[in-house]
Amino acid sequence: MISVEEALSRVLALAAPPEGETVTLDEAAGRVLLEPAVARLTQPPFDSSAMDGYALRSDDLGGPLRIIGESAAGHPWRGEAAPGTAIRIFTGAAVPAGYDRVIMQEHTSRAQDVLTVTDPSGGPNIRRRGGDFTAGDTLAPGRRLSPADIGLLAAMNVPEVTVARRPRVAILAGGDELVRPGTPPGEGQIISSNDLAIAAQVREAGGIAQILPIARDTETSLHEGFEAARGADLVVTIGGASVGDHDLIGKVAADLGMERAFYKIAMRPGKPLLAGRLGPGAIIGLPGNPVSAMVCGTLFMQPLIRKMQGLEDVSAPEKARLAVAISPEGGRQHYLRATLQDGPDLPLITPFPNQDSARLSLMSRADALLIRPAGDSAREPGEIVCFLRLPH
Ligand SMILES: Nc1nc2c(c(=O)[nH]1)N[C@H]1C(S)=C(S)[C@@H](COP(=O)(O)OP(=O)(O)OC[C@H]3O[C@@H](n4cnc5c(N)ncnc54)[C@H](O)[C@@H]3O)O[C@H]1N2
Ligand code: MOO
Repeated sequence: MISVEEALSRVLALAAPPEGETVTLDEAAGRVLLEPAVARLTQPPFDSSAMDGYALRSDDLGGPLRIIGESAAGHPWRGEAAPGTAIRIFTGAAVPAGYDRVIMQEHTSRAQDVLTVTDPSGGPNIRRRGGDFTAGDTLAPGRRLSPADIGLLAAMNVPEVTVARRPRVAILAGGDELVRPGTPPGEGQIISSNDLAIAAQVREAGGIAQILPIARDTETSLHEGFEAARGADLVVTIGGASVGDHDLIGKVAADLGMERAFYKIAMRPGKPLLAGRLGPGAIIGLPGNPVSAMVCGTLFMQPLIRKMQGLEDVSAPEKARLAVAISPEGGRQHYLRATLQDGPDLPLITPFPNQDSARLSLMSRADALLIRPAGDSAREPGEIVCFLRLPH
């Protein structure tokens, strides 16, 4: 069995280079920018007022001032800033050359066209031309576009961007016991939860998830499932990965020409993970136990989907202090479902006493996966351990 680290590097090697597509800004949020976006203008394009009030010259602060004009957003004033004068000005309006200060109106008194400054404290209240960005400035590629990025790109007058095409991920759950949520299960049947959870992880990582009809435990049914997955960048199977008589994924995928990257890793949960190349795309075979499937989804599938979009941001483990004692570890690297609390220096981490890889209720409550190396010795409360934060 290979290590988790080795398995991850083999999984990431399955990613083809990202393909670009052009989208308008209203479709670009959450997408990964592939080419630099270049500002087409300078922002602000002119010195602009940060307040509603009066623009004047600092030299004239002491005396009464004659109000000779008005500058509003979209309606600049075109006169000259003569000594002893001020103009009425509004937030966002151009500050005419010569005036170097805007006094907010609450700090003035006005009688007809005569202005007196009652409180000269406070800054100039002028946003300088180019204070935000300058024409030619770039937003660098290799980032997932946030709502703030979309606003920035719009302000840069960039209406379209080149982003990575979202990987298409076909999800094939298999098992004679599985029925869809909402169906009353018959004897021996359970609800198929994994394909929906894994589809949600696919979308979280930026992929397009296609949930295929549930395959039955026959080679014919699995062949039909793989046929339906044709054209996907990644096929994710769930279940049927272990050694039982009905665990057929490895065989069927091999019959279809899968080039195996590995099968089985020294990890708990998730030992029977399978990965490889299948035609032009990739395949990951997740174990059927619901928690095992999700942990492998977090550790391997999501990083692969991100890499397919040009992101290599494998999440880094953080440090916490144990809140409880834990017993010695077995021969596989263990990812324990755990909760986090605030601690005096580091967070405090408490693994659930029961780590059964079928318990979705605990996975749903978990804040983190506590990482224990294979063969780790018993640990006492207060000792420092590593964990991966789970998204909430
Ligand atoms: N003799 C051995 N038995 C098992 C071993 C082993 O090494 N030797 N490994 C165990 C481990 S570890 C895991 S993990 C599981 C993985 O088994 P499979 O990938 O073959 O999964 P299944 O047998 O198909 O299902 C396991 C379990 O999960 C339920 N399941 C499956 N699909 C779904 C779904 N879409 N939604 C909800 N639940 C699902 C299924 O009903 C089973 O209860 O093998 C161990 N056995
Ligand atoms: O590895 Mo299994 O995934 O322990 O439940």
